[in-house]
Amino acid sequence: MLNEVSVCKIFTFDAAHQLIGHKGKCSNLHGHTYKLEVVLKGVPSVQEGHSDEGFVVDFSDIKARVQEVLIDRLDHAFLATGNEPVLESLYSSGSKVAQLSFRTTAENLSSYAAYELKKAGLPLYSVKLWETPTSWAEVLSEDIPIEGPSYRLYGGCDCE
Ligand SMILES: Nc1nc2c(c(=O)[nH]1)N=C([C@H](O)[C@H](O)COP(=O)(O)OP(=O)(O)OP(=O)(O)O)CN2
Ligand SMILES: [Zn+2]
Repeated sequence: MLNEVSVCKIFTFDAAHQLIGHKGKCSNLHGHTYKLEVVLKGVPSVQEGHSDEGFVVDFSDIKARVQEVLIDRLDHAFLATGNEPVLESLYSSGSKVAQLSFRTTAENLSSYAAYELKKAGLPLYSVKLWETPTSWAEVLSEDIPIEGPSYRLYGGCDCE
């Protein structure tokens, strides 16, 4: 039997956010150059003579898909929970806002990224999101429930 192999493609995007209620400096509106490591896992193709022979997924196809599913939405956007005072003026001035509706921590953003990539049909193994050069959060695909990540949605109900 052929063995599985992991492949990784790395992306960066720039975005702003604000952690309302944070005890420190992250309660201010600020930005990051996020780094996203997308790891896919599978058995390399054995289609003889095919463009994809020996590939789990062509790196260029991973790039196009992740760009479409995630990066285009998040890059140069304000990552919004929904409770930020600045939101109204961003909307009225036509600034780019990604209305995520969860607290935009590295943990929640990595879970969101993993869920979206799984939904897009990629054979996802894990996602690691670097928020700063010294801080990251990682989530394994197998830990994302079918119904979606378990973060609290802003405006939603915490009750069961
Ligand atoms: N567990 C988490 N803690 C913090 C998060 C987070 O998403 N998850 N986010 C923040 C801030 O948004 C921001 O990223 C600050 O992080 P921090 O690592 O403290 O940033 P620094 O610029 O101080 O990084 P250094 O490399 O240590 O200079 C806060 N906490
Ligand atoms: Zn931050």
